Formats: sequence, C-alpha cells, structure tokens
Amino acid sequence: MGIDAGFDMDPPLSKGGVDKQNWGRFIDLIKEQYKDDVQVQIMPNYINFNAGEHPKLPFEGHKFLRFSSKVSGAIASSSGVERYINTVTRVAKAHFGSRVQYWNENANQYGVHDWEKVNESIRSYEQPDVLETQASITPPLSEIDPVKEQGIALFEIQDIPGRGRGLVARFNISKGTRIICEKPLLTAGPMPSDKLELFLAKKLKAMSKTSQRQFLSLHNNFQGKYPFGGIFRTNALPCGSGSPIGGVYPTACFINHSCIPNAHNNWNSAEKHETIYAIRSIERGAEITITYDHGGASREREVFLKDAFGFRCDCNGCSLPTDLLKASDNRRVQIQSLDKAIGDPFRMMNSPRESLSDCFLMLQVLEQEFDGAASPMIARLYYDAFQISIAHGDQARASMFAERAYKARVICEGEDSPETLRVKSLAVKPADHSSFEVCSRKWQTTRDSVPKYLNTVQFDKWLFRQEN
Ligand SMILES: C[S@@+](CC[C@H](N)C(=O)[O-])C[C@H]1O[C@@H](n2cnc3c(N)ncnc32)[C@H](O)[C@@H]1O
Repeated sequence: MGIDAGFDMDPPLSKGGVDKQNWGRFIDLIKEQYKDDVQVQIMPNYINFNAGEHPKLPFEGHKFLRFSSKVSGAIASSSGVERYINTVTRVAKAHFGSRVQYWNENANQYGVHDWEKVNESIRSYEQPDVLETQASITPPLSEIDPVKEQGIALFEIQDIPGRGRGLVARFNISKGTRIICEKPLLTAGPMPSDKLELFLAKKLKAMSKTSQRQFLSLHNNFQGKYPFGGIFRTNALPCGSGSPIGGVYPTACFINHSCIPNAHNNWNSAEKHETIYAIRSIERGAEITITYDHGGASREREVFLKDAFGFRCDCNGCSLPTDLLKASDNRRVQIQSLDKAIGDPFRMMNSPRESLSDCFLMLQVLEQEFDGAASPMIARLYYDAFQISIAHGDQARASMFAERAYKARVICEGEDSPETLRVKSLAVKPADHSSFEVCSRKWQTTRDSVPKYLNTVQFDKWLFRQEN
C-alpha cells in the first residue's frame, strides 16, 4: 500500500481575482525555484513533478485540491519526492496560510478531500477552462473587496521570528473590520490538571479527524505529563471577559500577543462564537495581534505572561527605550488607579462630578498609551460614565455616553455583539437601566435636553460637567 504525504487546499481557491493572482504568484515562484531541475516539467496546463507518483500543480488554482505522492518505497526515495512535497508545502503555506493543510499518513494524518474528488480534479487539469468573456474578467486586485469574495481570508499564518507562528495581514485592513469569526473546537472550565487531561481526551475522541488535527497542531508551551492540558493552557481564550471557561479555536489561537495590540478578541455569548476585530488600521504584511494580559506596568505584565503563558514578551510596547518605557509604565499605573477610582460606588454616589472628571482624564491617557487603538477600554469607560450619569437622573448625558459606548463597541465587537446591542438600546432609552436615579435626582434631565449648537470642545465640557 505505501505511505502517502502531501497537502490539501481547504477551502479550495475560488475563481475570483485575489485567489487567481495569489495562485499565479505561487506558480511563478515554483517555476523559478525549479527552473534548473530536469525532474520538474512545465506542461501546457500544469507543472509536473517527475518523481514518486508525479504530483502536479495546475495553472488554474480553483481546480487544485491536493499535492501528494507515496513517500515510501524505492521509487519514492530514489526520486526524492518527499523533498519536493516539503518545499512546495512550505511555499504554499507562505501564500495561502491555514488553507494549506499538510498531512502524512506516517503520523496518522490524512487529507481532508475524498480521493475520488481529488482524482477528478487532477483529470480536469488537462482541459483548460473556456476563455472568459470580457464582461466576466475579474477586476484588478485594487478594485476587489476581499471581504465580499467568499472564502477569502484577510490573513495568513506565517512563522514570526521569536514567536512561533502568527497571523499576518494579506491586505490593508481598516479599523472596525471583522477579521475572524469562529466557533470553538472545544471549551473547558477550571479543574485539576489530571481531570482536565481526561476531560480533553474524551472531547477529542468525539471530534472529527479535521478538528482533532487542528487541536493537536496548536502550540504547547507546557510539555510534560499533560499534553492536551498543555495545548489548552497555551491557547485557550476566555469565553467572555473574566470567564473561567476557556475556548480553543482553529485559527484565532494562532494570534500572538502584543501589549499594544491592533486587534481585539471577543466571545459573543449569543452566537456562541469568538470574533477578532481590527481596532486600528493594519497594513498588509503586518502581524495581527491581540492582548493576553490584564494591563499594568511592564514588569507586572512580564510576570503575568511568564506565569500564565510561559513566554517573555518582546512586543513594541515592551521593547521601548528606557525613558519611553518609564513614561508608558507611568501611564499604565495611572490607568489602573483611575479605573479603580471610577469603579468606586461610594465615590460615584457622593462625588459623581469627580468620577466624571476621572473618566475624562482616563480617555486622554488611554488614547496616548494605546495610540488611538483603545476601543475596548474606551467602550467600557463610556459605559462607566453612562452609569454615573444615569444613577443621578441625567438622561441627556447618559444617552450621549451610551451612544459613544455603542460606537466604540461596534469597532471591537461588531453590531451583533450582545453588549453592543445593549448599549445601543440604552442610548435610546437610558432610563431603562436598573441604576436610573438610584443615587439621587440631583442631575435630573430629559433625553431631549442635549445642547445643539456647541463645538466639539464645548460639547465635551458640557458632557463631562467641566463647565464652571
Ligand atoms: C496562542 S499561541 C499563539 C500561536 C503560537 N505562536 C504558535 O506558534 O502556535 C501562544 C504562544 O505564542 C507565543 N507568543 C505569543 N505572543 C508572543 C510574544 N509577544 N512574544 C513571544 N512569544 C509569543 C508564546 O509561546 C505563547 O505561549
């Protein structure tokens, strides 16, 4: 029978312009790589590797499902087919990221596509598609919206020096774009290591081969007695802020950490999926990052990341020159103490004006520290300001704060997140909140008393009650 190895393209490429261009570039690279290799033949419609079982790469990418061959036996080893498979897989991965799924029967791994379909696709290489009419020719790359083209990922998985694998933007991604939305492979709550290992083993056994492969291909920073638990601990993202339940995802778990991230992860409890949104514009080629930590100065973050995830962070925030790092640490400490003061219910009850003043200051510090990418924290902050206002009966300001919280939430969680929907409805009916007038009625206003003809500075002064 022999042992097969190779890679599958899953999902297969579309006929769309972006996939076409990427495949064209990939084919050009392969041609260049093997231009002096007599075993690699350029045929009219495909590249033929005259080794092993003669794996092929078609010039029409949408036809391609698998590149593979037997890698055991005399013919395979004398023709060096495994070397071709490894190199072509590496180049394909760099172009198509997680769509390229390597498998090797020697390691009990199998392709995702049926052999029947694969053979049919290979037969179709011989016959090129009928020439497209002028009207159906795809527009140039710059005119294509990749998000609208089905199946186009905005990122690819690449090796990142010093960080293992990570996600890299394939296009310029604008702030507020949904980059990933996926269901967990599995979830688990807190339990002792031995129990967790058994629990995960049972869950894995019940999963499809593809999902098992996805879980087992994730990084493990805690090698040892509990291999499944190690993978879980390295990769699990909390199912909700502060939730003890963690979820492991096929793609989101490849996202590395930065203390100044450009993306935000959120568990949508209604849809039971995790989303990743760009919280600043991300340039094509830049790494997509989220934050794993809970803030604090660099030393505090360092200890947390080492303990919880077993790595030392080398992000832009942590590698600042000493004086800038000191300034950043001061801001982080200030953010922590302002957060504590704003959340103090007694202060909110007895000195609400000071609480609002802290909110205003916090906004400036957040913007400075996160360089315009603080939407998740700003959303929370505006909601705090909403609560302070509504607790004293100020519906006008509460409604404005809820509207700002809503706008910030949309950027980092999208329109369909339960928290986005909640603050959106509070902007319309602030008095529906359970804290309405619980502290006093001293700031009582109606929603329609928002001043109309103020400039931005004057409006913020009114909003945060900074007028004399
Ligand atoms: C959830 S995984 C992310 C994907 C992982 N890099 C991989 O290769 O599969 C988390 C692990 O990635 C590495 N990592 C993530 N962010 C990092 C960073 N800023 N600096 C160094 N290593 C990092 C650490 O080993 C961490 O435990």
